[in-house]
Amino acid sequence: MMDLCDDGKRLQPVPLQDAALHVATHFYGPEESAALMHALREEIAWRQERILIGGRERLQPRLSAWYGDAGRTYRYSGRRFEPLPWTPVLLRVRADVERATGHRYNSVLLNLYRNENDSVGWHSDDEAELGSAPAIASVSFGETRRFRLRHRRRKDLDAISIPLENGSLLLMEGPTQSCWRHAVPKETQACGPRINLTFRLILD
Ligand SMILES: O=C(O)CCC(=O)C(=O)O
Ligand SMILES: [Fe+2]
Repeated sequence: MMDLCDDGKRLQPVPLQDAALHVATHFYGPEESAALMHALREEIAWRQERILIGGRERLQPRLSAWYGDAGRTYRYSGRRFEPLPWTPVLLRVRADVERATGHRYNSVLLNLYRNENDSVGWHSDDEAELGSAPAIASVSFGETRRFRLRHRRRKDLDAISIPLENGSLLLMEGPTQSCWRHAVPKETQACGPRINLTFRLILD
């Protein structure tokens, strides 16, 4: 029987070949999401990082921050990031996400998309320190943005688009990173800010 109480709080499967995806569209309700978004905007040490793309230094088209257990260094786009220590808000969201996903996480990458011109290009979260089939839990607040997925080899499969709403939780597991790339493209319509947190487990 359909659960009439399920208003998007629980993870539901998203059918996709060579992937394991679940989404809870309203993991957090609107009031809680607004409070968490506000706290994160204020408390996180947001930076616009310089990264190397094809040997050339560029500014990332978004703000970001890296928090986690001490010593869990993360390498990304030719740079090394040392994590900042967990804040109470991040620990609270991590506890909620660990309970809902059944996985543990020791670090979180945060992105702040200031408006429609901020984006993240096509990539997989396939850094060696995440292991071969990482579980990555992604929480979004603020403006709904399109999370695009494109298969790395199967050109016959269409790209898909998952709108990640305020308060949503997306869980990517299994072959998702080894078989698919993802991106959050710029939007043509003006839009407000969005914060995304991706919880990860950096292995020894
Ligand atoms: O903002 C998002 O939804 C995705 C961010 C992302 O792919 C990443 O941080 O690796
Ligand atoms: Fe990613």
